[in-house]
Amino acid sequence: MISSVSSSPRSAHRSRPEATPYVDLTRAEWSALREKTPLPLTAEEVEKLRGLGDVIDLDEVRDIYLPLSRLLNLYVKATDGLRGALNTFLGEQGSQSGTPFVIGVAGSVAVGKSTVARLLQALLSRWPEHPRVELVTTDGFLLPTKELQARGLMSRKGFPESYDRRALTRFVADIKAGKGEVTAPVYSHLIYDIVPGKRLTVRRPDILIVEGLNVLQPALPGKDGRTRVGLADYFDFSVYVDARPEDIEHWYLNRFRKLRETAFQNPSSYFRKYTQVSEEEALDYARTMWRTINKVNLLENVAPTRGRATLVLRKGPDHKVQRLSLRKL
Ligand SMILES: Nc1ncnc2c1ncn2[C@@H]1O[C@H](COP(=O)(O)OP(=O)(O)O)[C@@H](O)[C@H]1O
Ligand SMILES: CC(C)(COP(=O)(O)O)[C@@H](O)C(=O)NCCC(=O)O
Repeated sequence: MISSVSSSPRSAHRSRPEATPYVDLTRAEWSALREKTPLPLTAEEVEKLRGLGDVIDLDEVRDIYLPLSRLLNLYVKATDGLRGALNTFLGEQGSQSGTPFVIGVAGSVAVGKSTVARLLQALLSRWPEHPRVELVTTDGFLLPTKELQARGLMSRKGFPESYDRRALTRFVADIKAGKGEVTAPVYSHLIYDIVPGKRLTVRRPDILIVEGLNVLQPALPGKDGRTRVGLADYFDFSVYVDARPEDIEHWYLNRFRKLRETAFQNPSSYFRKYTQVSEEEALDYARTMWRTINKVNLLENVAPTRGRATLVLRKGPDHKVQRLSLRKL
């Protein structure tokens, strides 16, 4: 049975459980919804997903991400209907067409945000109502290394203050406003910096997925103390990818170990020095990065935004989603 309330052990009113804006579902309850999902995956599509280069268990795709793509498809259509109602109300004064549906994907470094976002992009683009799905990561809005150094922020990379948050919000606002071509800077994990002169261009997608650590952060108040419009105000739906910090640390170290054998070997790689030392030494460095930067950011800035998401995916140690909380109010 799907429970729509969670009981509070602290509550004095045992018979009156505390209301929550979320409906909590187990993996089994969620995956049962798959039966109602049209568009099962074809063999060809399964091959295409494999070609994305991620380690994705196909049962996981069928049980978790396929029903999610169906839910999102329903949201896109319902949101279109609402916009139609607004256009009717406003008449010529403010009516707008072709507004993309914007999805935010949040969570810690190494929790699997990029994998979830790429999977959603592939699954959502199969629907005839929204074939053009663009994915952008917020790392393009990190301040360049020179600027981070000047501000003493090199060991705060990924913290909210290490981004040009205004430019990021403006970028999404412009896409949402239906601008024909919107560009963003590009970050390279190879050089660990913004690539000088390189831009990516987004052209009127049906759906925009914005993936990053801090996408659910509330906006900072303006200098006059007034509330500003923040990035998350442009989201039509958001997903928070959640897991135990100990599991995420394990995934972070595993990814570092794999990258040391592959991408770090490139002579231009910022991390090439870790291919020249023993694996143990390299992993000690990665562990320090995790404990002093990424874990601190997770606990101080990222996890506190979980309660703002429309959907929370809670992963177990094997990356499989065990529980889901979907906002119903
Ligand atoms: N569903 C999954 N199954 C197996 N491994 C996964 C899954 N999702 C992510 N991973 C692995 O976990 C690590 C972190 O995932 P990634 O998507 O790069 O995280 P993020 O974008 O949050 O930093 C990577 O090594 C990735 O291959
Ligand atoms: C580039 C990142 C800040 C993540 O950026 P995001 O796309 O989430 O904005 C992160 O992956 C990173 O490099 N953190 C710095 C510490 C480290 O190298 O682990």
